[in-house]
Amino acid sequence: MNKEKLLSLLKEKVSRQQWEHWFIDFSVKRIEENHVVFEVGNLFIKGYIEKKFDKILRKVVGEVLGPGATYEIVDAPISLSDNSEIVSDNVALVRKKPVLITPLNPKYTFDNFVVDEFNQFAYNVLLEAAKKPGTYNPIFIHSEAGMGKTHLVQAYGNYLLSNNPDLRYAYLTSESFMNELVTKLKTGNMEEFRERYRKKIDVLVIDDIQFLAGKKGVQIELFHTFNTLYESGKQIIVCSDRSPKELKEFQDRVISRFQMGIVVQIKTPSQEAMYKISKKIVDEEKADVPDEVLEYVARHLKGSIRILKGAVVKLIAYKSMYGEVTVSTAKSILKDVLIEDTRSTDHDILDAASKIFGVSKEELVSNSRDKKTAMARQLCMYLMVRKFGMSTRKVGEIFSKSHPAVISAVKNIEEKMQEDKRLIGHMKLIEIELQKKAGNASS
Ligand SMILES: Nc1ncnc2c1ncn2[C@@H]1O[C@H](COP(=O)(O)OP(=O)(O)OP(=O)(O)O)[C@@H](O)[C@H]1O
Repeated sequence: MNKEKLLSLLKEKVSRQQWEHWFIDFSVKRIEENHVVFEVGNLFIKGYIEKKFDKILRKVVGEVLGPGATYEIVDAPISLSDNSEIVSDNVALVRKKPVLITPLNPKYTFDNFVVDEFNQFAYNVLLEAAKKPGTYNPIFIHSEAGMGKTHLVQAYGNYLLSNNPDLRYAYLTSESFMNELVTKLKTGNMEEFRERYRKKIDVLVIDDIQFLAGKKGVQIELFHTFNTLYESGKQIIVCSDRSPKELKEFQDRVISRFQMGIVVQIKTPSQEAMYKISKKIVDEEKADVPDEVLEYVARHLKGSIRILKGAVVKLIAYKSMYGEVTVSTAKSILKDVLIEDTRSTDHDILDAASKIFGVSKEELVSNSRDKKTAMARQLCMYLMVRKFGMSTRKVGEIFSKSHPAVISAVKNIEEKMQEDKRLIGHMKLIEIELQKKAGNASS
């Protein structure tokens, strides 16, 4: 009874997509007083669920079994099929095919990974390693959270598996490695643990290695696992939120193993790269979000690519619901993840336009009907409204114009830009001025 309750409650708390993707073969193996043992198809899914759904699972077991209830996830026992290949071992018969098969997320590919200066090296190394296995071993890849490590190592896995479906690829977090080690130690099954991690895999990817700081016993086990795999020519990839040198409370010998192959870093993406990624996300979703909105978000987002992805998805959803999305919508629906424009944008735009058109700021906000001045004024209005999301009312106040007059000025520029290349050129120059100013202000 409680078993069904646990699963139905869990199903309510995750999205349909998550349920279908990650929980399709998730089951309750047993309940021991206030401890639940869940079972899942393989180690990769186990690692992923532990990492991403821990909070929800704790909540669910707490709600069904009472406060303080705990859980663990075990992966399903290996099933040996009759036609699987025997690869030898003197402790037990180890068959090759059904072991640790990792269903990688097929969405993570090299093709849909946007490459720019910040991640070019990491991409090259992983692609090379996929094309010529053994080129680099181990590979240590580090970056801040949400910058594409998992995407890259899964793209690597997908590439390898497409050429060799029997490949035994294991992805797990260092935390699941530790949890499993502790369980096997308690139950006296260390042989089984070593068997699995030292002999039954071709590629071992360990994520979030920094979690093992200060955990000496686990580090020792990892060290030996590492040596055995390395000596038998198996590929090891370690992901971390910092470089090997910055890993505190790690044994020197473990760190030196990490440094033995190649260490690559995914750096902080530029605004241009963030824009390219947002564009890719929109294209992949076959959606349509105006460039100026994506540019604004890329320029003002605080945080990782994961956060950018969430923001773009929100914009796409908004567009599909309301038919239109503008910079000012983005400002309001994404305010938690966008840095506010602290600089007084209107003054900056007037300064830049005054410089580019050779018209004083006073003239720009005056009623002068001089052709050049009027054009520069309308361009300023357009930039303020369309690119900086300022309200037409506020822009009206700056130029002492009515609300409809501002709207008509913006429309006029929009139309003119279709045919007048010089106008586009002027606008670009103003934007370059603004970027220069923003760069100076932040440095
Ligand atoms: N260069 C890129 N091109 C396209 N999408 C990317 C890129 N980098 C990251 N992403 C996307 O951003 C999201 C977060 O990336 P990912 O999970 O790989 O980050 P991570 O570095 O492994 O994070 P964590 O350290 O938290 O595990 C994913 O959805 C991924 O597809």
